[in-house]
Amino acid sequence: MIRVLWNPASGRGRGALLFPRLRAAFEAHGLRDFVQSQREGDEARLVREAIADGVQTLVVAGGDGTWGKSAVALAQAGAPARMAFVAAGTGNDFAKNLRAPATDVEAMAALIASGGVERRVDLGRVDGNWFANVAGFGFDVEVLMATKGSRLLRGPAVYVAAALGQLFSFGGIPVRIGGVASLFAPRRNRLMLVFANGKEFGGAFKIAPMARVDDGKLDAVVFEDGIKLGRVALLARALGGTHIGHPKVFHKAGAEFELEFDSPPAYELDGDLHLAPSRVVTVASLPGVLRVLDSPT
Ligand SMILES: Nc1ncnc2c1ncn2[C@@H]1O[C@H](COP(=O)(O)OP(=O)(O)OP(=O)(O)O)[C@@H](O)[C@H]1O
Repeated sequence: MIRVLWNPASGRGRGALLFPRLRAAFEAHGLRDFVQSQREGDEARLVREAIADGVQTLVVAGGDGTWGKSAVALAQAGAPARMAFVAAGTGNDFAKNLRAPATDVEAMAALIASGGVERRVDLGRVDGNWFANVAGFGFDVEVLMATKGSRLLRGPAVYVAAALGQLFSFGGIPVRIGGVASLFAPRRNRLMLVFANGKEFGGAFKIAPMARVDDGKLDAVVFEDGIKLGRVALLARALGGTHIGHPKVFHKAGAEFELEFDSPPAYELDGDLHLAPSRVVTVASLPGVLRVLDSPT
């Protein structure tokens, strides 16, 4: 049994605009089971209902927020159902780690109808909160707060514009990082810490080009703070993925990291803001917990 869960609000309304084409593409293959999320956070309820109804493949049409919440709910349910990704959001980053053509609705409908292949992929967690694509601390959180205020832009421009706006005002975040030997740096002011399961985030940034969603690890990418003009150059490099190797950027893959902040930090998971309950935070990979439908090649 195949069901399509779609978010009309993803992509700032792109989900709703895409729906007639989505429906036509799936109906062409005899797939007629559609449910719409009604509000933010509705995904967990809809995933539970899908499992109770015997859904084996849950197609989720949205962006990273919808995908992340659905993936977490599906993985936590422990049911043998698998998830397929159709892009209708702003960044749509997680699906860039799969072979299936998430941005091509007609091709996805054909692939899903044919069954595709099943893969196991990792998720991640910050303390007890799970995520699919990335967890971010520091500058990333400031950027996300700024994007919530931007209503004029669409697509990756939302993040790039917000990032530029925050570049000169953000003061950095003091943190000590443990868990992987080469990152045992003393407590230092950092611009940003990203723990990447997938390769890209923000729709435009190749934050961890070497990351794989099925390696049982997260890729920690830590930007040391520096002069404000240096931030611009670093951010520009992150668009192309060439920040890795820069002397102010540390990269290390690992299964678990322990972070010690001065006070409980705010962080973002797949574009959603959270506040840690304590100033010591654990970030870890959850190997192979999600089944996904992918292309054979
Ligand atoms: N009916 C709804 N009305 C408003 N928000 C919804 C609704 N259904 C789901 N949501 C929420 O909309 C948010 C944004 O969706 P999503 O992340 O998929 O799109 P996006 O932000 O445009 O894309 P991306 O995260 O790839 O940049 C999610 O947090 C989701 O929980």
